[in-house]
Amino acid sequence: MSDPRAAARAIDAIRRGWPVAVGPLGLLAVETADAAALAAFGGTGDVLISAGRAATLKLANQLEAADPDAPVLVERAPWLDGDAARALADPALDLATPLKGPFRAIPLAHPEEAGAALRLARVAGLLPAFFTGGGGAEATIAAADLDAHQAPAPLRIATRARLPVAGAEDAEIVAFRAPDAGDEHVALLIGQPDGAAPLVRLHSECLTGDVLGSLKCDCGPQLDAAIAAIRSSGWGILLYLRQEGRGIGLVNKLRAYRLQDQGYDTVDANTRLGFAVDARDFGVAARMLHLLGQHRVRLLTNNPAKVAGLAAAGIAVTERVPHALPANPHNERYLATKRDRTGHQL
Ligand SMILES: Nc1nc2c(ncn2[C@@H]2O[C@H](COP(=O)(O)OP(=O)(O)OP(=O)(O)O)[C@@H](O)[C@H]2O)c(=O)[nH]1
Ligand SMILES: [Zn+2]
Repeated sequence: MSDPRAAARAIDAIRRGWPVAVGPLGLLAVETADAAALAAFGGTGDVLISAGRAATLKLANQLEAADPDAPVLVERAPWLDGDAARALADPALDLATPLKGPFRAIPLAHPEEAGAALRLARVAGLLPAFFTGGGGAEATIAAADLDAHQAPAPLRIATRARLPVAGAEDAEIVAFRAPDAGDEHVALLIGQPDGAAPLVRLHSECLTGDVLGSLKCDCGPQLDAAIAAIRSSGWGILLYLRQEGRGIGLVNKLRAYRLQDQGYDTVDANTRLGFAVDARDFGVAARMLHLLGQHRVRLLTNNPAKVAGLAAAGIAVTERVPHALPANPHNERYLATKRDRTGHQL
């Protein structure tokens, strides 16, 4: 029996800098471990990082086509102390601190558990890197527990209310809850259903763009334009999904921005951090639409992965409606990268 509660405890523990175990693999997150926790863990041991990060560090040459999420174990070495491990984990330090080394990638004794550990870090919003081999686990999980925790939880409508917004004074907001996550997704219902398939927008949270007016991306203008387009189409639904940073969380997105300041594009920045280019799951959007009684939609997007994600989860996308907005000097390269490297149809 898998235990989602154990996974929830493990996520909490690694954020606090406490050790956990996935099966036989003792783990301490590099990002949150302090000296005392590291000493109690029994020292640094081998260090687990992602294939994307290992490739960046040229730590392994057999990794050519590897999934950036796949785990790589770096062998313990006298110079592999807490600071050296942090430099292995955090690409922000790549230019500032020359790596100590040499470091050697060694075979993984527990590949499944190691993979679950890296996913655990992503879900917790931490850098995907762990000291391994120590004891004192605050929570012990099986790899399957994390899958159970991440499996589609029974989503329900928690509440709904009228919400006049600029551009749609007759809107209604519907809030959704799943027992597994603090992420409370919402839907904004705009206009009156008229029997036609609604115009739907899946908007992923972007604190910097949606709230602060960041010019690095196109999120803020896309949000406003989506509401306007839905309103003028008659009726439709904006799903506001709490998938900040394409699913890697705010702090990790800002780490990616820091790498972009050094010249990397949005794709390479994610990979250098050790994350997939896009860690979102659009299945939750499909479940929200089903709960709202909508099984056929016209989708406002340039991203074929959104169309595919909804279709895979049983929503018929009858039409893709392009949703491109004029570029500005700060987001020109970001939009070009989406077109050239992530298949966006701009
Ligand atoms: N990791 C990362 N996330 C980013 C970056 N720039 C924007 N985001 C996030 O990307 C998401 C925005 O994606 P969407 O607006 O859904 O856009 P999209 O997937 O390109 O698709 P469409 O706009 O529908 O064509 C938000 O969660 C942003 O926080 C970046 O450089 N790195
Ligand atoms: Zn944005």
